[in-house]
Amino acid sequence: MSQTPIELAKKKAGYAAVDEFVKDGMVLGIGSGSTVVYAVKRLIERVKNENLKVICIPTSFQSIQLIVDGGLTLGDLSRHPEIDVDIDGADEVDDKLHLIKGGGGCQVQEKIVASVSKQLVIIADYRKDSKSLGEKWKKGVPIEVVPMAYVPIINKIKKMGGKPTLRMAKNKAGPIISDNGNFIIDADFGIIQDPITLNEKLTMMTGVVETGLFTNMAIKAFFGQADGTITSREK
Ligand SMILES: O=C(CO)[C@H](O)[C@H](O)COP(=O)(O)O
Repeated sequence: MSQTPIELAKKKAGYAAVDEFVKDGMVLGIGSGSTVVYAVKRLIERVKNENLKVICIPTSFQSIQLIVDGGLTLGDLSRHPEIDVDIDGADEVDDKLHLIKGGGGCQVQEKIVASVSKQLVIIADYRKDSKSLGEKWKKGVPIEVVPMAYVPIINKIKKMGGKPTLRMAKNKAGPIISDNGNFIIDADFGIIQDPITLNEKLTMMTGVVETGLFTNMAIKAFFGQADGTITSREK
């Protein structure tokens, strides 16, 4: 069966990032989400074909499963506190390479891994490429919060002019529980002109664990296109 244009775009971006950035002996961050699945597929191929020795640091439970099921070497930040290249997806990428992440609810571990990576490389399909954050991704900024603090935080976000909603589970009654045992609030701020300041304001709130605004972290983004070509943006 032939791939849909979106799946083809994700695959092309994932393969391009692994081919350009992964080298023998590296410690790699392995992001989360559906696009990362393609990057891991390519990584498995290259590890087998070229006998590469790489260590993979996960960013979520999904990512642990991808690494282990693919027969790759699983590492952790205790043994490998510095990462050479982190390859991850995004929900939106603006013209300065600021990101919204966390559509899959993994932004806390993803940001920790990105923060200790020499290079954060983003892989995405053409729907995620925009000028300003909030232009294409309409579900809001994912914000992970300690459960007991969710109502006060929702009220504070409303006072800031945001439209927050508690992310609910699909096949379980009640809210989604993150890999870290927390709740996730999705807060719509419309078009975000200044993601750096917004991120600072949100992370200052007691009870906020981390936001899905990744500012000044990515060095390059690959965007797979519907026709199978790739565009990219870099710092
Ligand atoms: O940040 C993420 C998960 O927390 C993902 O990287 C982001 O949601 C993109 O996912 P996908 O590749 O499935 O579109």
